[in-house]
Amino acid sequence: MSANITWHASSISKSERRLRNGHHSFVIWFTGLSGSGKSTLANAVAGRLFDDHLQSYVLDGDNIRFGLNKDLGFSERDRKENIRRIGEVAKLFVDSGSVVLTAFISPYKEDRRAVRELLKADEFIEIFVKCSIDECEKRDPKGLYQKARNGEIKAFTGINAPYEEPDKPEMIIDTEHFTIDQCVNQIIDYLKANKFI
Ligand SMILES: Nc1ncnc2c1ncn2[C@@H]1O[C@H](COP(=O)(O)OS(=O)(=O)O)[C@@H](OP(=O)(O)O)[C@H]1O
Ligand SMILES: Nc1ncnc2c1ncn2[C@@H]1O[C@H](COP(=O)(O)OP(=O)(O)O)[C@@H](O)[C@H]1O
Repeated sequence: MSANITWHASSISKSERRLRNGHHSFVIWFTGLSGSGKSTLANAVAGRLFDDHLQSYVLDGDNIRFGLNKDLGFSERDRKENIRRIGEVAKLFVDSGSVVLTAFISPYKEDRRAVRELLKADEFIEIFVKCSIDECEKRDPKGLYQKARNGEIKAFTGINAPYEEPDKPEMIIDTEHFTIDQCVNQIIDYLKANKFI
């Protein structure tokens, strides 16, 4: 922690921003293997929220690694730092009154729990995007499983790096047995039923 720093309270509060936007602000945290459908679902849900005039923003693993986190690789240490920073960014978005949808593998339980603890109970929804490694490998949208099998990627999640499934996520979305539309509807229904939107 740096020395000689002081916290400045914002002149506009989170509740004032929520009131102006006309909706709650919170994080929808998608976690799952590469190719499980995190980005697809985050973007599709964001599209539905946009159509309903809600302020929302998607933070996506690949994109964030082009900028903010371009100094990080895929060692355990770097993945942890990746998720720590995204947790802090997500919290800022919540403070700004937005719904933030994150699409990171976030393989470690401990890191996801740390993000949960940054936020209030009604500000964090963890969604486990469930899909078997076989199906993810069959989809292989970026050809990365093939590369990992060929030994071109050393620590690839699910092949030779761990993925820890959540014990008690708010939602489990099974992308192997439901279509994209069905999955999006399940998420929107959950948000409505629990008064998030
Ligand atoms: N070694 C290795 N393991 C897993 N994934 C890899 C790796 N190298 C590159 N990629 C690509 O990076 C995306 C995952 O980045 P994340 O920031 O979500 O990963 S993590 O949460 O820090 O584990 C991941 O994107 P998704 O497929 O969208 O999950 C891959 O495209
Ligand atoms: N029910 C589903 N939900 C999400 N994606 C699905 C589903 N069924 C098939 N897919 C396909 O699986 C792939 C998932 O890729 P992507 O969203 O990039 O995954 P991730 O972000 O987890 O790496 C896409 O090609 C998508 O069209």
